[in-house]
Amino acid sequence: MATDIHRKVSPGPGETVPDEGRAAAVRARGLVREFGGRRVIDGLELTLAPGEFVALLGRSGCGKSTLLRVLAGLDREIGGEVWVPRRKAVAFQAPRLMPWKKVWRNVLLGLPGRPERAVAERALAEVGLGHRSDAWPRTLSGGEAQRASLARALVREPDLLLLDEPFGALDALTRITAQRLVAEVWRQRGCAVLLVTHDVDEALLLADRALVMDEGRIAYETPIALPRPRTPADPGFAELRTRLLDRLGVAESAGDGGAASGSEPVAVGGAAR
Ligand SMILES: Nc1ncnc2c1ncn2[C@@H]1O[C@H](COP(=O)(O)OP(=O)(O)OP(=O)(O)O)[C@@H](O)[C@H]1O
Repeated sequence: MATDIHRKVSPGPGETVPDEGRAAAVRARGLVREFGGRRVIDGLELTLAPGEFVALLGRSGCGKSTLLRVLAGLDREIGGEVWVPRRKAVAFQAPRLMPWKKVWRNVLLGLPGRPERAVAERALAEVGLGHRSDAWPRTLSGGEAQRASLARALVREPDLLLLDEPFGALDALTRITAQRLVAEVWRQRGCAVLLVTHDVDEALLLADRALVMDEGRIAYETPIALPRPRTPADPGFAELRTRLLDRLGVAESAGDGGAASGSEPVAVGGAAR
């Protein structure tokens, strides 16, 4: 990964990026975001290492999507400082495909220059959607549309991939396939990933580290030092799940075995990196 491509989300005139910003895939210091005088993000500190996969958990409304939007550069009304790579991409829970453009044109949407169709085809093949390149978005299944959305993120060759509950609307089986796909893309590409999810098991299956956001800050974090590929049956998995659910203020029901988060006991994560 290039390390000299970071910039502030809200650069001031004549400002330069400090060395500490260059060494990370995300660096936020004292980040603040207010809506109508209410601080949704309140002095947040966050660092992601290049190539690190981090899951961001937290109660509904705690500010996860707001943070992601700031890191994506979609919201610049902030206080404090943020450095992110120039090459970053975001995929949301709703795939947000333009219905009047074929899938491959959607993938290239917003890319600078006049990228060739082959660029879209390569990304679509990477997500297993090469055969739907010429399709209209309305003919895609939910899982296919989500993969098209991921392809649209990947053509940006991101050093930082921001995922806002990308699997939230998928059925359990499609979700597992999509999780495996993201794990594989991350392994192959080596980009940093910040994944917003409500699903504790998903965080534990995929990430190097889990963060819990509360009161506008990162209130808790834990490394997930489990070998890949992972399953919920792995030693240490249940203990981490209990700890995270506890931090989220969710009681785990007896004999739950992961049902609280809807994941199935299958391996996710591909080979170890
Ligand atoms: N544009 C906005 N104007 C006013 N308030 C906003 C705006 N965007 C977000 N908020 C508020 O900020 C808070 C955090 O919202 P955000 O969407 O970041 O939460 P979240 O943690 O992603 O929630 P969820 O898990 O339910 O998706 C909420 O109270 C929300 O109402």
